Formats: sequence, C-alpha cells, structure tokens
Amino acid sequence: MTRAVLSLGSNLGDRGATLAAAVSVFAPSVVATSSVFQTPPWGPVEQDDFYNLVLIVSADGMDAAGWLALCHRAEQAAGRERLVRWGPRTLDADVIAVWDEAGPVTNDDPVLTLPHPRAFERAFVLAPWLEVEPDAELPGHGPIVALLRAIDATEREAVRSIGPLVEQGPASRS
Ligand SMILES: Nc1ncnc2c1ncn2[C@@H]1O[C@H](COP(=O)(O)OP(=O)(O)OP(=O)(O)O)[C@@H](O)[C@H]1O
Ligand SMILES: Nc1nc2c(c(=O)[nH]1)N=C(CO)CN2
Repeated sequence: MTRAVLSLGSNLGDRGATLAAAVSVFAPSVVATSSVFQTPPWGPVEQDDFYNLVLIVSADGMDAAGWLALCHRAEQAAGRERLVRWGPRTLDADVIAVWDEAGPVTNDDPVLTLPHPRAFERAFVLAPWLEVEPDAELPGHGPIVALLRAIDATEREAVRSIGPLVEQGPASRS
C-alpha cells in the first residue's frame, strides 16, 4: 500500500477538460481532489496561466514507480509533447511525495526523484495541497503551511482557487 500526492497542471487547450480526463486515469485510487487553481506560470518561460490541482491517491500493490507510470500515461493521453523545459503543455503530471508502510519514500534517481525537488518552492503545488491536507508535511521540508508562507507574497496570492473540478460525464468520455 502506498499513498501519494500528485500535481496536475495544464495550460494548453481546454485546461479544465484536460484535468478532468487526467483525474479519471487515477479514479479508483483517488482519496481527495483539490479544487482547480488558476496559477501564473512558474519558471522562466512566458506563457499562459495554468490550471492546477492536487490529488491524494492510495492503492494496494502500487509503488512509487507505478504512480510515475500512471502520470506518464495521463500525459500521453493528453497528447503532451515535451518541447521546452517548463514550457506550455496540455498536461504536466508530477509525483510530489510517496509514503509506504515504512514512511516517506526518498529517491535521488533523476528518473523519479522523491520528494519532487522543486515542490517546496511552488505555490501551484502547495496551495491546492494545503486545501485538501492542511496538516501535511513535505518530507524533508516540514509543514506545507510554512513552506507556502515562505513563498513571495505576490506569487502566493496570484494562485487562487476557481472552483471544483467539473468531472467528465459518461457522454463526454471518449
Ligand atoms: N517526482 C517526479 N515526478 C515526475 N517526473 C519526475 C519526477 N522525478 C523525476 N522525474 C522525471 O522528470 C522527467 C521530466 O519530467 P517533466 O517533463 O514533467 O519535467 P518538467 O515538468 O518540465 O519539470 P519539473 O520536473 O520541474 O516539473 C520525467 O520524464 C521523469 O522521469
Ligand atoms: N503555474 C504553473 N507553472 C508551471 C507548471 C504548472 O503546472 N503550473 N508546470 C511546469 C512544468 O514544467 C512549469 N511551470
């Protein structure tokens, strides 16, 4: 049994529909889904705002690599092309942290680094996560409420919830 925190983001095409389709990839394992946040682009690339959300997932028989494989499956289903690092994308799905029976999973392999090495400085991850798990800690970094407070106020306040995810009905599923 592992539990994981996943971050999903989209800034190309129908951002809400892309996130809804991505969440359905994880559906049987979803414990909590944050609302959708509109977030300015993090990083050096000028681009449109993202829609971001955080999922808490849990499943028997899943390890950290399994969560990454599901993230890649969701990205492929969204037709993602990796053209520019930190650039525009239909879907970005990241594994933020994973816990197993022994506690937090840590890994410094570049194929899957855990916890995600940039999560602690990303308001677009911390704000949605805080909404669904106010007492959460990012392993190695401490309470997410403190991490979010440490982020520049302008950046932090620009990340705002725009409401719940509109789930895909059966008719709109392809
Ligand atoms: N915790 C992680 N979550 C997702 N991908 C990871 C993680 N650690 C390492 N990777 C690797 O990073 C590679 C590039 O991922 P991706 O294209 O999503 O990066 P990015 O979104 O541009 O940047 P960032 O990693 O800063 O979010 C992936 O193919 C994956 O193998
Ligand atoms: N606001 C926001 N900015 C980003 C995001 C994201 O999901 N949201 N993903 C990125 C991935 O490289 C780069 N920048």
